[in-house]
Amino acid sequence: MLSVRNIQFQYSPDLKFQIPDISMSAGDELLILGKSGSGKTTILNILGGLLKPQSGEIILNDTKINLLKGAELDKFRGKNIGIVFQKPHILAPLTVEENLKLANYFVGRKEDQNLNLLKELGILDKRKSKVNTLSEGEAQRVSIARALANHPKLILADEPTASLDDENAQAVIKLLQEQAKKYSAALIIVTHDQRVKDHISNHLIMGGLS
Ligand SMILES: Nc1ncnc2c1ncn2[C@@H]1O[C@H](COP(=O)(O)OP(=O)(O)OP(=O)(O)O)[C@@H](O)[C@H]1O
Repeated sequence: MLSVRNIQFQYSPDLKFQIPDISMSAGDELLILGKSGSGKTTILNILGGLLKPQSGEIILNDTKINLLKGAELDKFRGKNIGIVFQKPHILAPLTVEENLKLANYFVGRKEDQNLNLLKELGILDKRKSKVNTLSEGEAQRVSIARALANHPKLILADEPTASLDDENAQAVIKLLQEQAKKYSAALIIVTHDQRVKDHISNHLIMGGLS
């Protein structure tokens, strides 16, 4: 379902990363751990098609993501990959509901499950609220809802628990796991938060620079 092989990536000749091969099936979960600066966000961006590796391949359900570009890549990503960014990428002046509709609109999807999703994430009562009026935890759940709005086959989450207390950190991991299971998506979380280790058994440690 997801196969990542022989990836070579460098920002510059003295900033090269060792990217491990990854193989995942639908419903699998993977935690990528590593200290600050080891390249966790970098690998996540490569997997999400936001950064192009110099060589190697990333195959998601028979599509070689590394060969796509421009509008084709944007559309494929919008439909198949849900990214929960470290800092929420949601449009603050829009309402919660409008943010989700926009995600649907970009890939030509009929919005049929948005209210359900907001309910499952515990923010249905905030659907008419502008995102810039929400608490940090609520905004983060909107960011998760937005990433899941098109029922992606691959969910990538960058430090989703970074600014959360223990209770909320656990709740967010559980939400991501439940949503991934529901849609048979592969779930990859990158973090330096050791608390997440107890909830996902499959780990990969980023070795940092090569
Ligand atoms: N666009 C870029 N150009 C050049 N260097 C970059 C770029 N983006 C990141 N880097 C460098 O690459 C290294 C890895 O960055 P990255 O954000 O992937 O690390 P990380 O493991 O996610 O760190 P953190 O846990 O602190 O978020 C860092 O040294 C960073 O300064």
